[in-house]
Amino acid sequence: MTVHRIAAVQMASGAQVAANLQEAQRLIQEAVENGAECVVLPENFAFMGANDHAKLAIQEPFGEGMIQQFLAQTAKQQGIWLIGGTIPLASGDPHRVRAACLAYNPEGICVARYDKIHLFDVDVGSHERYEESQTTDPGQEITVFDTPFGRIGLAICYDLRFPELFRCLLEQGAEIICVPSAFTDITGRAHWELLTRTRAVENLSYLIAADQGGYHVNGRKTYGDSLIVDPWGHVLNRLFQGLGVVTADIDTEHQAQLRQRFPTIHHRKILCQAR
Ligand SMILES: O=C(O)CNC(=O)[C@H](CS)NC(=O)CCC(=O)C(=O)O
Repeated sequence: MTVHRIAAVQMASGAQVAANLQEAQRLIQEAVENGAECVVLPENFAFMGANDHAKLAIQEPFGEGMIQQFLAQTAKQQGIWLIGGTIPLASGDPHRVRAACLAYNPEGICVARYDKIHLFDVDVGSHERYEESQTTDPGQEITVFDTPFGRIGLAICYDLRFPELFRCLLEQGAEIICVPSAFTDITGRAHWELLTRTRAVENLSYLIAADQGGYHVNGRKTYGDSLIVDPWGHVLNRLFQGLGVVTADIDTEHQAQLRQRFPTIHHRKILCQAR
């Protein structure tokens, strides 16, 4: 069997961890009822507080804490692969956390961890400035891991703007790239579909983007439009705003044939060395 159903969950997370986990639980259940074998949660699914520093209070050591327990238990109870958006993990620096994406197998074992590498330090408009690096310590390593339905690479939100990261994931054999996100409304309108479809096409990969999509207690609005893109750049399914689940069937046999028939990823030349 080369066809597998994957789901992206869209949320509008708030400042109550327990309430966010309950909502995530409900949406994961809905995805499983729709036949999903793998579910991807958005960035910051368990917590979006009143300001950037608030997450420091709910950070967990890697391998301990209620959010990681929730992810492990849910993966096991539902018998699914669960890609846990991002959660704040302790970094060793008391003022900064790692924005970590943890992946669990159907036994509830954490099999992969990716810490967001590119941090969102930008001016989005006159009233919207982000300085993620003030409260987040950047990751240093790319992450890929194997599942029965293909090799998964991980990237997070602002990482979408850095094609060299995705090339590294491709080099490491990625076939499906999961991108938990919390895109801003302004930049999402301008670039979200463009970036997600481009990263899929240029790497002939499936791309599963689970986004935050609603209003948050910090007064911000996130873009939403969680979507699943196939290696030809076709959007298989999407959800523009609000809470919900996006499912689609991925077919790695079809992908392997496409990569042979239309071999752009084999026609690459090394034109400059990475810094
Ligand atoms: O806004 C929040 O509170 C939650 N957002 C996040 O946690 C992160 C870091 S601030 N957002 C992004 O990376 C947006 C990237 C983006 O929007 C782009 O690249 O255009």
